[in-house]
Amino acid sequence: MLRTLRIPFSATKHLPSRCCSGFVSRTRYVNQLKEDDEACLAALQNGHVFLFHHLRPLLQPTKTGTLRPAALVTPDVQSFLERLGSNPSLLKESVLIGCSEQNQAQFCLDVGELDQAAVEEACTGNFMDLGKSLFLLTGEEAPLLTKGQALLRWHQTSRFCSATGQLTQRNQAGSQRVCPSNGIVYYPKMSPVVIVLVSDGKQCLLGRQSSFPRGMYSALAGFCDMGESLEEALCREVAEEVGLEVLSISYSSSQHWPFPHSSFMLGCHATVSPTHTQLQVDHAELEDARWFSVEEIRSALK
Ligand SMILES: NC(=O)c1ccc[n+]([C@@H]2O[C@H](COP(=O)([O-])OP(=O)(O)OC[C@H]3O[C@@H](n4cnc5c(N)ncnc54)[C@H](O)[C@@H]3O)[C@@H](O)[C@H]2O)c1
Ligand SMILES: [Mg+2]
Repeated sequence: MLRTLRIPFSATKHLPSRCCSGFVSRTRYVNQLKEDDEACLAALQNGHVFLFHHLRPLLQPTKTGTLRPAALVTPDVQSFLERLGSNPSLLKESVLIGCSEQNQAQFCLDVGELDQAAVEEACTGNFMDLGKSLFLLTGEEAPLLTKGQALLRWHQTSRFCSATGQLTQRNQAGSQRVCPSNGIVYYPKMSPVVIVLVSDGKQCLLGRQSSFPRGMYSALAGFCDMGESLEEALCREVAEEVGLEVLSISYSSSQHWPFPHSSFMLGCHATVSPTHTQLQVDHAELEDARWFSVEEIRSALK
Protein backbone atom coordinates (compact mmCIF):
# COMPACT_ATOMS: atom_id res chain seq x y z
CA MET A 1 0.00 0.00 0.00
CA LEU A 2 1.24 3.52 -0.90
CA ARG A 3 1.51 5.86 2.06
CA THR A 4 3.28 9.16 1.33
CA LEU A 5 3.78 12.28 3.43
CA ARG A 6 3.96 15.43 1.31
CA ILE A 7 4.70 18.85 2.81
CA PRO A 8 3.14 21.42 0.46
CA PHE A 9 4.74 24.83 -0.08
CA SER A 10 1.52 26.46 1.13
CA ALA A 11 2.57 25.46 4.68
CA THR A 12 4.85 28.54 4.59
CA LYS A 13 1.77 30.77 4.92
CA HIS A 14 1.50 29.53 8.52
CA LEU A 15 4.99 30.71 9.52
CA PRO A 16 4.99 32.99 12.58
CA SER A 17 4.57 36.72 11.98
CA ARG A 18 7.97 38.30 11.18
CA CYS A 19 6.98 41.69 9.84
CA CYS A 20 10.27 43.37 10.74
CA SER A 21 13.89 42.31 10.94
CA GLY A 22 13.84 42.09 14.75
CA PHE A 23 12.52 38.51 14.68
CA VAL A 24 15.94 36.88 15.19
CA SER A 25 17.01 39.23 17.98
CA ARG A 26 13.66 38.87 19.79
CA THR A 27 13.82 35.10 19.50
CA ARG A 28 17.36 35.01 20.90
CA TYR A 29 16.42 37.43 23.68
CA VAL A 30 13.58 35.14 24.84
CA ASN A 31 15.91 32.16 24.69
CA GLN A 32 18.48 34.04 26.81
CA LEU A 33 15.81 34.87 29.41
CA LYS A 34 14.99 31.15 29.70
CA GLU A 35 18.65 30.45 30.53
CA ASP A 36 19.41 33.39 32.84
CA ASP A 37 17.24 33.84 35.96
CA GLU A 38 18.67 37.28 36.83
CA ALA A 39 18.15 38.64 33.32
CA CYS A 40 14.61 37.24 33.36
CA LEU A 41 13.83 38.92 36.69
CA ALA A 42 15.17 42.24 35.34
CA ALA A 43 13.05 41.82 32.18
CA LEU A 44 9.99 41.18 34.39
CA GLN A 45 10.49 44.56 36.09
CA ASN A 46 10.10 46.29 32.68
CA GLY A 47 7.79 43.80 31.04
CA HIS A 48 4.12 43.32 30.29
CA VAL A 49 2.05 40.98 32.44
CA PHE A 50 -1.14 39.19 31.33
CA LEU A 51 -3.23 38.21 34.35
CA PHE A 52 -5.26 35.02 34.82
CA HIS A 53 -7.58 34.05 37.68
CA HIS A 54 -7.80 30.28 38.07
CA LEU A 55 -6.59 30.01 34.46
CA ARG A 56 -9.18 32.48 33.07
CA PRO A 57 -7.54 35.43 31.23
CA LEU A 58 -8.25 39.07 32.05
CA LEU A 59 -9.81 40.94 29.11
CA GLN A 60 -10.28 44.71 28.93
CA PRO A 61 -12.78 46.59 26.72
CA THR A 62 -11.29 48.77 23.96
CA LYS A 63 -12.59 52.14 22.76
CA THR A 64 -14.13 50.43 19.73
CA GLY A 65 -16.18 48.09 21.91
CA THR A 66 -14.07 44.96 21.32
CA LEU A 67 -12.09 43.07 23.99
CA ARG A 68 -8.32 42.71 24.33
CA PRO A 69 -6.09 40.76 26.73
CA ALA A 70 -4.91 43.23 29.37
CA ALA A 71 -1.15 43.80 28.94
CA LEU A 72 -0.35 45.47 32.27
CA VAL A 73 3.01 47.05 33.10
CA THR A 74 4.84 45.46 36.03
CA PRO A 75 4.92 48.52 38.38
CA ASP A 76 1.11 48.76 38.10
CA VAL A 77 0.71 45.06 38.85
CA GLN A 78 3.12 45.33 41.79
CA SER A 79 1.25 48.28 43.28
CA PHE A 80 -2.24 46.70 43.14
CA LEU A 81 -0.88 43.37 44.43
CA GLU A 82 0.43 45.29 47.46
CA ARG A 83 -2.87 47.16 47.79
CA LEU A 84 -4.85 43.91 47.74
CA GLY A 85 -2.55 42.43 50.40
CA SER A 86 -1.06 39.67 48.24
CA ASN A 87 2.03 37.64 49.04
CA PRO A 88 4.96 39.96 48.03
CA SER A 89 6.67 37.18 46.03
CA LEU A 90 3.57 36.48 43.88
CA LEU A 91 4.89 38.55 40.95
CA LYS A 92 7.94 36.25 40.73
CA GLU A 93 5.57 33.38 39.89
CA SER A 94 5.01 34.96 36.45
CA VAL A 95 5.95 32.79 33.49
CA LEU A 96 7.64 34.09 30.35
CA ILE A 97 5.55 33.72 27.18
CA GLY A 98 7.35 35.86 24.61
CA CYS A 99 8.57 39.25 23.50
CA SER A 100 6.51 41.96 21.80
CA GLU A 101 7.57 43.68 18.57
CA GLN A 102 8.47 46.63 20.83
CA ASN A 103 11.04 44.31 22.50
CA GLN A 104 9.14 44.06 25.77
CA ALA A 105 9.22 40.71 27.52
CA GLN A 106 5.71 39.26 28.03
CA PHE A 107 4.67 37.26 31.09
CA CYS A 108 1.56 35.57 32.50
CA LEU A 109 0.60 35.45 36.17
CA ASP A 110 -2.27 33.60 37.85
CA VAL A 111 -3.70 35.70 40.70
CA GLY A 112 -6.25 33.05 41.71
CA GLU A 113 -5.35 33.57 45.39
CA LEU A 114 -6.75 37.13 45.25
CA ASP A 115 -10.38 38.22 45.29
CA GLN A 116 -11.54 38.13 41.66
CA ALA A 117 -13.85 41.16 41.85
CA ALA A 118 -11.15 43.30 43.53
CA VAL A 119 -8.62 42.52 40.78
CA GLU A 120 -11.23 43.15 38.06
CA GLU A 121 -12.02 46.54 39.59
CA ALA A 122 -8.33 47.47 39.95
CA CYS A 123 -7.66 46.53 36.32
CA THR A 124 -10.98 47.64 34.75
CA GLY A 125 -11.44 44.28 33.09
CA ASN A 126 -13.06 40.88 33.49
CA PHE A 127 -11.69 37.36 33.79
CA MET A 128 -13.31 35.17 31.13
CA ASP A 129 -13.34 31.52 30.22
CA LEU A 130 -10.50 30.92 27.72
CA GLY A 131 -12.72 29.02 25.27
CA LYS A 132 -15.16 31.96 25.08
CA SER A 133 -12.27 34.47 24.87
CA LEU A 134 -10.95 32.80 21.74
CA PHE A 135 -14.15 33.71 19.85
CA LEU A 136 -13.71 37.38 20.80
CA LEU A 137 -10.00 37.95 20.14
CA THR A 138 -7.99 38.51 16.97
CA GLY A 139 -5.73 35.79 15.59
CA GLU A 140 -2.56 37.46 16.89
CA GLU A 141 -3.63 37.77 20.52
CA ALA A 142 -5.30 34.41 21.04
CA PRO A 143 -2.09 32.29 20.85
CA LEU A 144 -0.49 34.39 23.61
CA LEU A 145 -3.32 33.49 25.97
CA THR A 146 -3.46 29.81 25.03
CA LYS A 147 0.30 29.54 25.54
CA GLY A 148 0.12 31.40 28.85
CA GLN A 149 -2.76 29.30 30.17
CA ALA A 150 -1.04 26.06 29.12
CA LEU A 151 2.19 27.03 30.86
CA LEU A 152 0.42 28.19 34.04
CA ARG A 153 -1.63 24.96 34.12
CA TRP A 154 1.51 22.87 33.69
CA HIS A 155 3.13 24.56 36.73
CA GLN A 156 -0.04 24.14 38.79
CA THR A 157 -0.34 20.42 38.01
CA SER A 158 3.32 19.30 37.73
CA ARG A 159 4.85 20.51 40.96
CA PHE A 160 6.34 17.25 42.21
CA CYS A 161 9.12 14.97 40.95
CA SER A 162 7.60 11.67 39.80
CA ALA A 163 10.75 9.78 40.90
CA THR A 164 11.27 11.21 44.43
CA GLY A 165 7.93 12.89 45.20
CA GLN A 166 9.80 16.07 46.17
CA LEU A 167 8.64 19.57 45.30
CA THR A 168 10.49 20.64 42.14
CA GLN A 169 11.91 24.15 41.66
CA ARG A 170 11.12 26.23 38.62
CA ASN A 171 13.50 28.57 36.81
CA GLN A 172 12.53 32.25 36.68
CA ALA A 173 11.15 32.02 33.12
CA GLY A 174 9.01 29.01 34.06
CA SER A 175 10.36 27.04 31.09
CA GLN A 176 11.47 24.09 33.27
CA ARG A 177 11.31 22.56 36.76
CA VAL A 178 14.15 20.69 38.46
CA CYS A 179 14.08 18.12 41.26
CA PRO A 180 16.48 19.37 43.98
CA SER A 181 17.47 15.87 45.08
CA ASN A 182 18.19 14.05 41.79
CA GLY A 183 18.52 16.93 39.28
CA ILE A 184 15.88 15.55 36.87
CA VAL A 185 14.74 18.41 34.63
CA TYR A 186 11.04 18.54 33.67
CA TYR A 187 9.87 20.52 30.63
CA PRO A 188 6.27 21.56 29.81
CA LYS A 189 4.46 18.61 28.25
CA MET A 190 2.35 18.55 25.09
CA SER A 191 0.59 15.53 23.59
CA PRO A 192 0.89 15.20 19.80
CA VAL A 193 -2.47 14.74 18.09
CA VAL A 194 -3.14 14.11 14.41
CA ILE A 195 -6.25 15.73 12.94
CA VAL A 196 -7.12 14.64 9.41
CA LEU A 197 -9.55 15.52 6.67
CA VAL A 198 -10.10 12.27 4.76
CA SER A 199 -11.29 12.50 1.15
CA ASP A 200 -12.26 9.96 -1.52
CA GLY A 201 -11.62 12.58 -4.22
CA LYS A 202 -15.21 13.87 -4.25
CA GLN A 203 -16.44 13.88 -0.66
CA CYS A 204 -14.83 14.40 2.73
CA LEU A 205 -15.30 12.43 5.91
CA LEU A 206 -16.37 14.07 9.17
CA GLY A 207 -17.31 12.55 12.51
CA ARG A 208 -18.86 13.62 15.78
CA GLN A 209 -18.34 12.57 19.39
CA SER A 210 -21.38 12.41 21.65
CA SER A 211 -19.86 15.26 23.70
CA PHE A 212 -19.90 17.69 20.71
CA PRO A 213 -22.60 20.39 20.54
CA ARG A 214 -25.69 19.25 18.59
CA GLY A 215 -25.13 19.17 14.83
CA MET A 216 -21.34 19.66 15.02
CA TYR A 217 -19.09 17.44 12.88
CA SER A 218 -15.31 17.67 12.72
CA ALA A 219 -12.28 16.14 11.02
CA LEU A 220 -11.12 12.89 12.67
CA ALA A 221 -8.52 13.28 15.42
CA GLY A 222 -6.51 11.13 17.77
CA PHE A 223 -3.50 11.10 20.08
CA CYS A 224 -0.20 9.71 18.73
CA ASP A 225 0.93 6.62 20.62
CA MET A 226 4.46 6.28 22.02
CA GLY A 227 6.92 5.40 19.23
CA GLU A 228 4.55 6.18 16.34
CA SER A 229 5.28 8.47 13.39
CA LEU A 230 2.68 11.03 12.35
CA GLU A 231 1.80 8.86 9.35
CA GLU A 232 1.40 5.71 11.48
CA ALA A 233 -0.81 7.53 14.00
CA LEU A 234 -2.98 8.92 11.20
CA CYS A 235 -3.47 5.53 9.50
CA ARG A 236 -4.21 3.83 12.85
CA GLU A 237 -6.75 6.47 13.94
CA VAL A 238 -8.63 6.32 10.60
CA ALA A 239 -8.63 2.50 10.74
CA GLU A 240 -9.77 2.45 14.40
CA GLU A 241 -12.46 5.10 14.18
CA VAL A 242 -14.05 4.47 10.76
CA GLY A 243 -12.48 1.21 9.46
CA LEU A 244 -10.81 2.68 6.33
CA GLU A 245 -7.30 2.27 4.88
CA VAL A 246 -5.50 5.49 3.95
CA LEU A 247 -3.67 5.67 0.59
CA SER A 248 -1.84 9.02 0.76
CA ILE A 249 -1.19 11.77 3.28
CA SER A 250 -0.24 15.43 2.99
CA TYR A 251 0.71 17.66 5.89
CA SER A 252 -1.16 20.98 6.10
CA SER A 253 -0.36 22.94 9.27
CA SER A 254 -0.11 22.69 13.05
CA GLN A 255 -1.56 24.41 16.09
CA HIS A 256 -1.23 24.34 19.85
CA TRP A 257 -4.58 23.28 21.34
CA PRO A 258 -5.04 24.04 25.06
CA PHE A 259 -8.25 22.02 25.66
CA PRO A 260 -8.51 20.07 27.90
CA HIS A 261 -4.71 19.92 28.33
CA SER A 262 -1.90 20.86 25.95
CA SER A 263 -2.12 19.07 22.62
CA PHE A 264 0.05 19.71 19.59
CA MET A 265 -2.41 19.36 16.71
CA LEU A 266 -0.86 18.26 13.40
CA GLY A 267 -3.34 18.91 10.59
CA CYS A 268 -3.24 16.64 7.53
CA HIS A 269 -5.21 15.69 4.43
CA ALA A 270 -5.53 12.03 3.50
CA THR A 271 -7.11 10.10 0.64
CA VAL A 272 -8.81 6.72 0.55
CA SER A 273 -9.78 4.72 -2.53
CA PRO A 274 -13.13 5.83 -4.01
CA THR A 275 -13.95 2.12 -4.33
CA HIS A 276 -13.46 1.48 -0.57
CA THR A 277 -15.52 4.13 1.23
CA GLN A 278 -17.89 1.92 3.27
CA LEU A 279 -17.61 3.11 6.90
CA GLN A 280 -17.44 0.84 9.93
CA VAL A 281 -17.75 3.40 12.71
CA ASP A 282 -16.39 2.51 16.15
CA HIS A 283 -19.29 3.77 18.27
CA ALA A 284 -17.19 3.63 21.43
CA GLU A 285 -15.22 6.58 19.96
CA LEU A 286 -17.62 8.32 17.58
CA GLU A 287 -21.37 8.80 17.78
CA ASP A 288 -21.50 9.16 13.98
CA ALA A 289 -19.28 9.59 10.91
CA ARG A 290 -20.49 10.51 7.41
CA TRP A 291 -19.29 11.47 3.97
CA PHE A 292 -20.14 15.09 3.07
CA SER A 293 -20.21 16.62 -0.43
CA VAL A 294 -18.48 19.94 -1.21
CA GLU A 295 -21.93 21.57 -1.52
CA GLU A 296 -22.94 20.37 1.96
CA ILE A 297 -19.71 21.75 3.47
CA ARG A 298 -20.13 25.08 1.65
CA SER A 299 -23.66 25.52 2.87
CA ALA A 300 -22.73 24.52 6.48
CA LEU A 301 -19.88 27.08 6.50
CA LYS A 302 -22.29 29.82 5.36
N1 LIG B 1 -12.49 15.94 15.83
C1 LIG B 1 -11.99 15.86 17.03
O1 LIG B 1 -12.17 14.87 17.66
C2 LIG B 1 -11.18 17.01 17.54
C3 LIG B 1 -11.28 18.28 16.98
C4 LIG B 1 -10.49 19.29 17.49
C5 LIG B 1 -9.64 19.03 18.55
N2 LIG B 1 -9.58 17.78 19.08
C6 LIG B 1 -8.68 17.48 20.17
O2 LIG B 1 -7.85 16.41 19.79
C7 LIG B 1 -7.58 15.61 20.93
C8 LIG B 1 -7.66 14.16 20.57
O3 LIG B 1 -8.89 13.83 19.98
P1 LIG B 1 -9.71 12.53 20.45
O4 LIG B 1 -10.32 12.80 21.77
O5 LIG B 1 -10.62 12.16 19.31
O6 LIG B 1 -8.52 11.46 20.63
P2 LIG B 1 -8.54 9.83 20.50
O7 LIG B 1 -9.31 9.44 19.29
O8 LIG B 1 -7.11 9.39 20.59
O9 LIG B 1 -9.38 9.31 21.72
C9 LIG B 1 -9.17 9.79 23.04
C10 LIG B 1 -8.73 8.63 23.95
O10 LIG B 1 -7.36 8.33 23.67
C11 LIG B 1 -6.70 7.93 24.86
N3 LIG B 1 -5.41 8.69 24.93
C12 LIG B 1 -4.26 8.25 24.38
N4 LIG B 1 -3.27 9.13 24.58
C13 LIG B 1 -3.79 10.18 25.27
C14 LIG B 1 -3.26 11.41 25.77
N5 LIG B 1 -1.99 11.77 25.61
N6 LIG B 1 -4.10 12.25 26.42
C15 LIG B 1 -5.41 11.92 26.59
N7 LIG B 1 -5.95 10.76 26.13
C16 LIG B 1 -5.17 9.89 25.48
C17 LIG B 1 -7.68 8.14 26.01
O11 LIG B 1 -8.22 6.89 26.32
C18 LIG B 1 -8.75 9.02 25.42
O12 LIG B 1 -10.02 8.78 25.96
C19 LIG B 1 -8.58 16.02 22.01
O13 LIG B 1 -7.85 16.64 23.04
C20 LIG B 1 -9.48 17.03 21.38
O14 LIG B 1 -9.71 18.12 22.24
C21 LIG B 1 -10.32 16.77 18.57
MG1 LIG C 1 -10.68 10.53 18.01
